[in-house]
Order: sequence, then C-alpha cells, then structure tokens
Amino acid sequence: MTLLLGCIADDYTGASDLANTLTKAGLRTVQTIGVPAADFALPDVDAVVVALKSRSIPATEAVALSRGARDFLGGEGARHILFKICSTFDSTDAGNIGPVTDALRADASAGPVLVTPAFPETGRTVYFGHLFVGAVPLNESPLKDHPLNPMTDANLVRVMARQSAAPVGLVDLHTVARGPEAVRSRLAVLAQEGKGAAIIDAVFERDLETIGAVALDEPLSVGASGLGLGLARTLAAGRTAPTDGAVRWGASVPGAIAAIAGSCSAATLEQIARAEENMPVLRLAAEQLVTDGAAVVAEAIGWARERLAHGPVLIAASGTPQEVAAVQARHGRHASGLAIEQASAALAAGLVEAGVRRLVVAGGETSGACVDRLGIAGFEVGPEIAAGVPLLRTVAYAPQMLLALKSGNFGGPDFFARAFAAMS
Ligand SMILES: Nc1ncnc2c1ncn2[C@@H]1O[C@H](COP(=O)(O)OP(=O)(O)O)[C@@H](O)[C@H]1O
Ligand SMILES: O=C(O)[C@@H](O)C(=O)COP(=O)(O)O
Repeated sequence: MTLLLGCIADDYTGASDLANTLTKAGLRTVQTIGVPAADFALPDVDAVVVALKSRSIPATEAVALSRGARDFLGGEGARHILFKICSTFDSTDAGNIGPVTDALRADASAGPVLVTPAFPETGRTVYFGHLFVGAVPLNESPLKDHPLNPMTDANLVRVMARQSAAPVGLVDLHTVARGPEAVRSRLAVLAQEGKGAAIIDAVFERDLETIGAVALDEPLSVGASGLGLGLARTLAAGRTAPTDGAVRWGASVPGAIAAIAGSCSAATLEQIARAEENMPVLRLAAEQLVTDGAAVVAEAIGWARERLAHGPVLIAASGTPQEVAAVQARHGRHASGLAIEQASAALAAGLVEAGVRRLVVAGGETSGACVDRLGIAGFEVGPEIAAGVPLLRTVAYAPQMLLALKSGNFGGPDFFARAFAAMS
C-alpha cells in the first residue's frame, strides 16, 4: 500500500468531514479512531484520517497525541501530513493549533507551514487573514458563543500568533490568484523572515487547488476540508488509476435508529426544533446532567426503550447560549462540558444496549465521547448526507453499526430527518 496522504484530525466530526471530502475527490480513505492497534487490518487505501479528541485538551497532550499519529502515518508511508483543524479555527489562546503546528514543523524541519481553515462549500472563506463564516466575520458568527472555545477574533494571523512560538505571516488572495509560483515566492520571503506558519487566503475552490499543489512541496500543512480538497485534487491527478469518487457502499444494517445532540451551535438548535415537529425528542436539563448524570441517563434510556420500536428518537442536551452560560457560571466551562459529554457517552452505550444500530451524534466533542465509549476502532466512509457529513460504517466492530457524526455547525434544518432516511 502506498499512502498518498496522512491526516491527523483534532476531533471526530472533523475527521469524518475530511474523510468525506477526500473520498469525493477520488482518494480511497479510511478513518481510524486514534492510532489503530497492531491487530487493526488497515484496508488498501490512499489516505488515512486518524481522528483524535485533541482540540480542547491541554496543549502538551495534544502535541503528544499528534506526534503519535504522525509517527504511525509516517510508518505507513505518508509523505505529506495534513493536520485537520476546524473550519471555524476552534481553539483558545493556549492552543492547540499553534503548539501542534510548531511541534510537527520542528520535527520535520519544514519551512513556513501553510494554514487555512477555508471551506467554501460550507461558507468558510479567508480574506487578508480574516475568517468569514458566511457573510460575517468569525467573531460576529454564532461561534462567538461556543461552549468550549468561543471565537472572538476573526484575524487568524493574530489568533495563530498568540498560540505559536514562531512568528506568523500571511499569503494574501492576490498572491494566491497569481498561482503556485507566486505563492512559492511569497513563502520564500516568509521563510527568510523566520515565519513558522503562514495563514493563506482562499475564497474559491480554485484557490485551494493552488494551495494544495504548493503545500505538497513540504511535509506538513494545516487546514480544514477545503485544504483536503486541494491536496486530494493534486494527489488524485497524479495517480495511475484514480477512483471516480463513487462510494462503494453496502446495505444498511438492521436495528433501531436514534440521535444524540450535544452541540449547542445555532444550526443544531434549529435542527432539534425542526425534529420536534416530526419525531419524539427528549430534551435533557443541563444542570441535572452535571449534578446527577447517571439518573438522567437512566431515565432517558427508559424513555427511548418505550419508543425505539416505533421509529427514530432524538435525545438532546444542547442549550441556548444563555442556558450554557448559566450552567457554566455554576460549574465552570470545562467541568460542565466534560460532565455532559460523559453523560452523552453513557447515553450512547445505553442506546446500543437497547438495540440501536444506527446512530447520529451532533457535536464534535460529543461524538468523540460517544465513539470512545462504544470502543469503535475505525470507519469506512459512505455517501454524503449533508456537506461535511458522511454516513459511516464501523470497521471490525460487533455489532456492525452505521453512524453519522455531525459537526455542530453543519447540515440544514431538516438534518436529522435526512440522516435517518439515509440510514434506512
Ligand atoms: N446545555 C448545555 N450546557 C452547557 N454545555 C453543554 C450543554 N449541552 C452540551 N454541552 C457541551 O457543549 C460542548 C459542545 O461541543 P461539541 O460537542 O464539540 O459541539 P460542536 O460540534 O458544536 O462544537 C460539549 O462539551 C458538550 O458537553
Ligand atoms: O471543519 C469543520 O468545520 C468540521 O470538520 C469540524 O472540525 C467540526 O468540529 P465541530 O463543529 O466541533 O463538530
């Protein structure tokens, strides 16, 4: 097997988003949960996405996990590593995008690392280093209210510089528009200036194709699915037998269908409200989840057991920015996030015990907690449900399951109905 691309994703929804993009671009891709165990039979693929739950943990731990994933991918023959971050640059001034980039760059003795979270398909564009979410700068988008990493600055050169040991530069859109050689010249200047990373603008997919071609000169790049697309287009074009991007996907699996929501994003809140119009939805009280999670979970599983035979159900911890602020004021940002993630994970285990074999999870950290609790080792990537959200089939897991791990921000208002239909 020749691995064309090795990817390290800092959360599980982000990993499946990237695996979806690479698959659609013609690279056979598998998603593993962490570095696979020695007995995990890696299929014959072009790209491996190692999913880590490293976005919101201490930076030193994120660096260690990322280095472990890099060593594994390097051992499998990957000559280029993409560190997959969120298209909304989810992080804090303490990391983890800067520290992980610094460490992987230092290990590889690489020049300035190209960094872009642009993902035009989902409305994320970067102009003069400023990240836009749709029509508004990042700091005016719903990401300003994220429960774990509120984003309050759209200037990514500044954001990245606060997290990095090395200075950060910019490659602007006018340079990108002039093509790969112009970008290479700009990078040479930034290297002379001692820059460790360069935020690079991208608004259209053609910009990402230029960036992808240049990024492959070096062993490391950092970005979201848009950069994955740029890399994949160059890599797939150079293959002797590129796939057509059509997903070979087997039958559905029998068993009950359910969803768990732990994302508090505006998109997920709207999707939950829409689901309430046509399926049983149980909303959990965050305060009780934090103080008495086991009791709330037991009650929720009982509620689900009574309904699962009749159709899909949705159980949601998600709260509005005001509700999130209230619970955080009492219990702290990270303690409440962690407690609710652990309750969501217990919920996932209880639902599988109750016969659920097709499971949707909304929220990156929430997905990480649920998938870890279920002990899933990896996923085969299936058809796309919504931009950035593929169907996933468990690999080497009994009972076999279908999952969809939805980034909080992704999907239209009818996402849950669409996901359940895709799983049927
Ligand atoms: N009602 C709530 N109040 C406070 N925190 C919550 C609530 N519901 C969920 N959370 C926490 O918010 C975080 C959401 O993050 P995540 O699952 O990554 O979603 P997203 O994909 O939107 O980033 C998790 O840590 C989750 O446990
Ligand atoms: O790049 C993206 O936006 C997603 O792939 C992603 O990383 C998802 O993170 P969450 O919104 O925390 O689920």
